Amino acid sequence: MTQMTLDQQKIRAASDLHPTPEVNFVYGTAGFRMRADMLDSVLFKVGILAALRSYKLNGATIGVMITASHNPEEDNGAKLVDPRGEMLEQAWEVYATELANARDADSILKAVDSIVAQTGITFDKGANVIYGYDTRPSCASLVKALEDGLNAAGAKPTNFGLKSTPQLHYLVRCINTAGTNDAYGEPTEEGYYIKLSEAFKTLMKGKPTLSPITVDCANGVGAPKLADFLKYIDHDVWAANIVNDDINTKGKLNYNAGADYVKTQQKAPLGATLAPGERYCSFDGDADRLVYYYADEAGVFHLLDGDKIAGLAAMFIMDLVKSAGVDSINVGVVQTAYANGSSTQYLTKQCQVPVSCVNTGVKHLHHEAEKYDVGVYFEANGHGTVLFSPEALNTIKTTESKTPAQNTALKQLRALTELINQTVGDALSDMLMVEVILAHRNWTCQEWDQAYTDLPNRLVKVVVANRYIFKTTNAERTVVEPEGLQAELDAIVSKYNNGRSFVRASGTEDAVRVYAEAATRTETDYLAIAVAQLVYDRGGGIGSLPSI
Ligand SMILES: CC(=O)N[C@H]1[C@@H](OP(=O)(O)O)O[C@H](CO)[C@@H](O)[C@@H]1O
Ligand SMILES: [Mg+2]
Repeated sequence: MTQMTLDQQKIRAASDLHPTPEVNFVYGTAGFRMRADMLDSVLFKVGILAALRSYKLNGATIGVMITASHNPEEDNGAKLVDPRGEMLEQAWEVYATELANARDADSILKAVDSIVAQTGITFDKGANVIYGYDTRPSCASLVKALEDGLNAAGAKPTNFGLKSTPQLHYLVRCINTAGTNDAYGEPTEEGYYIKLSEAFKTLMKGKPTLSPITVDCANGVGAPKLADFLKYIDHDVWAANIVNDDINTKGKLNYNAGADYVKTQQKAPLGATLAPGERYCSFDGDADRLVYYYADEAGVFHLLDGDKIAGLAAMFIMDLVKSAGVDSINVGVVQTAYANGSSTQYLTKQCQVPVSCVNTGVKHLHHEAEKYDVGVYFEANGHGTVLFSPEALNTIKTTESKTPAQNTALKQLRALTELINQTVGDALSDMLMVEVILAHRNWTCQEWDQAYTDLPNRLVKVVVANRYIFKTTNAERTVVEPEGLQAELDAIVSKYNNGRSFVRASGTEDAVRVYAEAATRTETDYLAIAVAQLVYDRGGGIGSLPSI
C-alpha cells in the first residue's frame, strides 16, 4: 500500500531501539565503514535513507550492500546503490552523514524532514529497496537494523541474501531496466551467471584452452559465488582452482589473503604456492577488486595490478574495434595519481590512448569513463571496469558486417559488452575478461607483463594531528595547503631519477598517504621516507615514521 507521508510515530519508536553512539560517522569513499559493533544505528538510518532515495526517484529500486570489503573481519559497513547500479549520487552522501549523526528520535525526524524538503520528495509512488550482504558474522544483526529502518520508513524491502558487491549492483540495474529497451539482464543471481557464462563461452570459442587458473578468494563471498559460476562452464572450456574459500572459520576473512593484501604486500597470499608459468589472481573480501600475479623461472613474484589490467583491456578493445570496422568508437583510459608512471607512459606514448587522471575513489573514475565511447577505468589496486556508452553499444549492435572476419569481431565485441559488468568493478567479470584476452593473444602472464616494467613504488601512511589540513588540487597531485609544502616537495623529488611523489589525506583511514616512485628501489625508498618526514614535520606527526 502506498502512503502520502512518513509515519513519524513508527520512526520514533524504531529509533529508540537503535541508539546512536558518540561517534562521528562519515559516508566516505566507500560508504560507512568501521568496527561492526558501532554500526547498528547507522544501518537503521541507512534503511531510512535508502527509502527516502527511492521515494525521491518515484519508487525506483535502490540497493544496500552490507560489507567492509577488504577490511578485517571485525569491521563492517554499508553502501547505497543508485537505480542504474551506480554508487549513490554524491549530493546524497551529505544527507547520509547528517542522518547518521542525528543522535535521538527528534534529531532523526528533523534530519528526515530536512532531506524531504531539500530534495522535494513525494511519497505517492512508494519505495523499493533490495539488499545483500557479505560473509561477515556481524551481517545478520546489521540486516535486522537495516530492515527496521526500511519498515519504519514504509519501504518495500527485499532480502537478496549473501551476494558479492557487484552482484548486488547488477541486480539493482536489472530490476530498474526490466521491460525496457535497455534491459540489463535477468534480475536473479542465476541470471548473472548465465549472462556472464554465455558471453564468456562465445568469446572463448575456437581459442586455445588455458591451463587452470588459481583464484584466491580471501575466504570471502567470492569463493561460493565463483564455485557457483563454475557450474555454468564446461571444465574443458575453462577451469579454476579456488583457494582461500573457507567462509566459516572465524578470523580468516581477508587474513593474509585477497587483492588488497597481495597489492600492498607485493607477495602471494597464504595458501598459494606459485609455480612458474601458471596464472594466479586474488579477489578482495566482497569480490569487487582483482589483481593477477605469477612467478618467473627464478621463482620471483610479479604483480599484474589494475594498471596492467587497464592496459591489457584497452589494447584488446582497440584492436577489436578496428577488426569490427567500428573505428569511430574512441577508447580512453581513466586512472588516478596512484597509477604507476610507466603505465601512463605506455598508454599515452606507445598505445596512443587518451588517459585522464582523476581523484581517488571509484565514483570519480566511473564518471570520467562515461565521457568516452569506451571508457576503461581501473584503480591501481584492481578496482575497475569498462563502460560502453549508449551510442557505442548501438553502433556495435547495428553495424552490419561485410566479411566473415568482421562478423566474428563484431560478435566478440557484442559478447564483451555482456561479459563486462558495466555497473561497477567486478572481480569475477574482470577475471573472465582477462582470461579471454590472454586466450585470444595466446599469452602467459609473463608475456602480458612485458608491455612495460613498473617503476618501483612505495606507499607510506603518516599519522598526523589533523589530516584535513592537507589540501590538494590537480587530481590530488599538487598540494595547495599547507602553503609552501609543494615547493619543498618538488625540491626533494628533483633529486631522484624519474622521481614522482604526492601526498593526500586518505578518505578511509585517519592518515596522510605518501606515494613515491623513482628509477630504482633504493631511490624510491629514500624519496618516500624524505617526503613522509616532510609531511610528519608540517602536520604535527604522531608516533613513529616508517624507516627505509
Ligand atoms: C591508495 C588507495 O589504494 N586508496 C584506496 C582507499 O582510499 P583512500 O582515500 O586512499 O583511503 O580506499 C578506497 C575505497 O576502497 C579506494 O577506492 C582507494 O583506491
Ligand atoms: Mg571491495
